[in-house]
Amino acid sequence: EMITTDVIIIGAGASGITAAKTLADQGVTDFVMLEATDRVGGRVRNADFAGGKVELGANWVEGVNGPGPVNPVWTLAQEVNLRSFYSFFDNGTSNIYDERGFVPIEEAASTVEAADKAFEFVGELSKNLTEGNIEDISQQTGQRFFGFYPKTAIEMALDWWYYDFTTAEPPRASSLKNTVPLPTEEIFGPDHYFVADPRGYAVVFQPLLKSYLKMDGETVVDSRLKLGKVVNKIEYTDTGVVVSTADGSVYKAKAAIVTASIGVLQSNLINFSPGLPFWKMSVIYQFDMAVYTKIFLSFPSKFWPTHPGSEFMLYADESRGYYTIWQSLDKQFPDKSLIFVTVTDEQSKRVNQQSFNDTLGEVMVVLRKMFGENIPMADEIYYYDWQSDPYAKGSYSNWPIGVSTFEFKQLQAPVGRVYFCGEHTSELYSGYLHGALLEGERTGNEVIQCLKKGKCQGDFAAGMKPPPDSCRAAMKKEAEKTKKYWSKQVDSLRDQLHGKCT
Ligand SMILES: Cc1cc2nc3c(=O)[nH]c(=O)nc-3n(C[C@H](O)[C@H](O)[C@H](O)COP(=O)(O)OP(=O)(O)OC[C@H]3O[C@@H](n4cnc5c(N)ncnc54)[C@H](O)[C@@H]3O)c2cc1C
Repeated sequence: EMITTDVIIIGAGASGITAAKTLADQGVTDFVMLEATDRVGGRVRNADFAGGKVELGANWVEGVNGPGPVNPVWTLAQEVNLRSFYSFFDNGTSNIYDERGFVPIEEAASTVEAADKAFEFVGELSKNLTEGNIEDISQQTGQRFFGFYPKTAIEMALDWWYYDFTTAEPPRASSLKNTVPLPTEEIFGPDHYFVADPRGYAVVFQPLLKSYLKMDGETVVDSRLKLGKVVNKIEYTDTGVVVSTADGSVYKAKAAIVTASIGVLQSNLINFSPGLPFWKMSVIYQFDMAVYTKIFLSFPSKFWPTHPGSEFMLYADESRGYYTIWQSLDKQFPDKSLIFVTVTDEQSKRVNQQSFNDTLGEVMVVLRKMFGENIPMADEIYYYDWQSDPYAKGSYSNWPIGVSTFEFKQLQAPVGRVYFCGEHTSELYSGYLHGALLEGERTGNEVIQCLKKGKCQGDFAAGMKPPPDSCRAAMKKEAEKTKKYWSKQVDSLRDQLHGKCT
């Protein structure tokens, strides 16, 4: 039996939820949402831990309190009265530990100052690159322009804190222009709020879901949302799609919106027929799916500092990224003794492959170095392996060096009547929950344009046209001029930040 509808939305995470809402708001109500798992929310998901609930995926509302537009996640958070806590990230660099224990602030001060200045420099450098229309470089290349070569354990910990803690990949892998300064902070504001709500962070989706789906209390009872439907085949043409699921169901529609993560698209879970064109697959393979893991620990009592400003603690190890960032959950869970440590990339993949017990052994060794031999043993440990989750295949995307803005447009672009969106297609906010929400809206509107006005290839077709030859010569001349201007700017900026400028 083939079910016919107008639009098929694949995935009921943040972007699927807003894509469907955008369609419904504009009168396209004949759609189905096919979700592989038995719940909505995707990478916003919590778990029981030590008698409370911890967030395994998205944890912060990122980018709050700016003078300009309000982060849409923050708006939803206010609407549902989400329980969240301001994160004092700035204090992290005052709480550095190494194998000898606490490193006195004076001892680390000059290293912290140099890392701060290098970070400030790469931010300015990135703006120069963008303004001058100069090609992208990696974060690490930017650091080298400043002369920042992290070698010592403390330098490496700071390097990890400034870069990997956000992008979940090392500076040598990440695009500078698209990650620093962070558009999320520049546009929505510098503040970040850590969510610890017994209802789960996913409660922010409730107002959206309620606006267009039939609900029984907090549960969706609308037959358009189909859970447990793993899409494994998408056949498409320029006029429609046929989507099949692993349980043998088949759906036919005028368009499909695929919100599966870039990690899922890189895997062969979904078979496209005909195969996606080279330009599309090439950028899908080139973009990065990073791995970020929070390792939660519960203790019989607290042995870490609990005074204000001690929430974030940096552990500097000889091995870069080895259990670097520790965060206590004293404010969030005052009656418990909970702490967690974050690992990314190779360290993340490593812990995902070993047992909880092996990881516990390693983190206890680190904690004993930080706080002394007499600390109690943890009585619970938990972390989630996002990389092995077949419907996530990693934590969130990171814009790698080597993907141009044009290629990024290819990542967003539809192929036939298949539209793509998710956090990974957000040009300004890739990786983030608000990026996913906004992309669902953008793509929903693109599909509306197609269904109602017959404009089915979005903005991309226009972007594909090469500039005329006359224009190219002028562009080249302009680029030479800006390159010269830019190299002078970099020299003076570097001098200023090194304090050499009179
Ligand atoms: C560990 C971690 C920490 C994070 N921290 C933050 C944070 O603090 N702040 C922040 O803003 N963001 C954070 N994020 C990122 C944020 O969670 C994501 O950007 C956002 O949730 C992605 O939404 P999405 O709709 O693009 O994708 P998803 O949430 O992945 O939704 C896609 C949906 O598609 C489904 N699906 C996949 N394949 C198929 C298939 N073949 N058939 C049917 N359904 C399918 C999936 O099950 C999923 O429900 C974090 C993510 C992780 C994992």
